Amino acid sequence: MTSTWAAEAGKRLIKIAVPNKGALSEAAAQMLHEAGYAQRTDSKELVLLDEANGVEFFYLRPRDIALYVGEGTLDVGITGRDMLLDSGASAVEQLSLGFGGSRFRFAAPAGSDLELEKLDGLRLATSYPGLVGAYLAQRGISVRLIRLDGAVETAIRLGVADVIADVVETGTTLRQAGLELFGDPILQSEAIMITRTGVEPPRGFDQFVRRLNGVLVARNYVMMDYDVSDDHVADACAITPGLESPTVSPLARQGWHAVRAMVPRKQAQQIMDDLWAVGARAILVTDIAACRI
Ligand SMILES: Nc1ncnc2c1ncn2[C@@H]1O[C@H](COP(=O)(O)OP(=O)(O)OP(=O)(O)O)[C@@H](O)[C@H]1O
Ligand SMILES: O=P(O)(O)OC[C@H]1O[C@H](OP(=O)(O)OP(=O)(O)O)[C@H](O)[C@@H]1O
Ligand SMILES: [Mg+2]
Repeated sequence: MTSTWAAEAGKRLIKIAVPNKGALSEAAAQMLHEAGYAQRTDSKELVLLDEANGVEFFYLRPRDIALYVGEGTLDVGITGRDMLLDSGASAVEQLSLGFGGSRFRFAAPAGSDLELEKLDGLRLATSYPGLVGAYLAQRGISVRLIRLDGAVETAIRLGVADVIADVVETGTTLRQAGLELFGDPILQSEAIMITRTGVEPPRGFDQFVRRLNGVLVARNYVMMDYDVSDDHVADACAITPGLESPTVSPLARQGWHAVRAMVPRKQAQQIMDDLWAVGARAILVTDIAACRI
């Protein structure tokens, strides 16, 4: 089938950077696949053209993606919020993508009883010197930053640092290294979609955003259908207001209506209980395969 893209000859492809490996890579490719885009089948492929949808994907290290977008070499990127801030690139967050969630935290050997104010003069190891440096500078704290590529948690045991700042998801890596958190979280990070600062995104970008939003809504909402007697329609609709408004249709059976509304997936069970309590019956939940809201 010819897409609207192919039909409009002469429109330039949108160049999109996608993490080629690491914590965000698989989930990013899955999201793009659910949004209807072609994705590479071989993890060694570096570029993939999806001409029918007017896009070209470049598989790059997540740390480099903000740089390419900030320089204007690529139009759009998927990376981590922590990596965007660390890079200092001229790129802005357009949409958070709901995966790759983590916190960026300070840690020190268990029992050291450290606080932010005691960091002055200490050696701090991190793979995110831009992010940590800016955070500490804003608070007037001066440390010796030791920039490492990864496995930062080991730096203290090996004697090159006194404290670290790193990505924490479950906390397992920290615990296994005998470390504990201190200070407030520096940042709540997750996968985000970015574009170049101050530059109008290319034509067709809106369609890309709508598709990703469609995936997020389909993941986060379900469709709920139920029957309810006329005198309880108002109570039931108050429980399921939908995104705009629920659909209420008369049933063949006198005195009853059918109601249809989108509800947050995580609350679906509680909502069904609440509907039952106001007299709704035949309550059904179905997945949303795709949508444009
Ligand atoms: N365990 C994790 N859970 C959730 N997000 C994570 C985790 N580890 C890293 N991330 C996030 O994924 C993004 C990319 O990090 P990733 O670890 O994939 O890259 P890297 O450290 O440069 O590469 P690698 O670890 O492959 O050497 C960052 O935004 C980071 O916050
Ligand atoms: O809290 P956890 O669930 O243990 O996850 C956090 C760990 O995951 C990442 O490591 P990664 O595997 O990316 O290795 P790296 O440190 O070399 O980047 C991150 O740098 C932490 O070390
Ligand atoms: Mg890593």
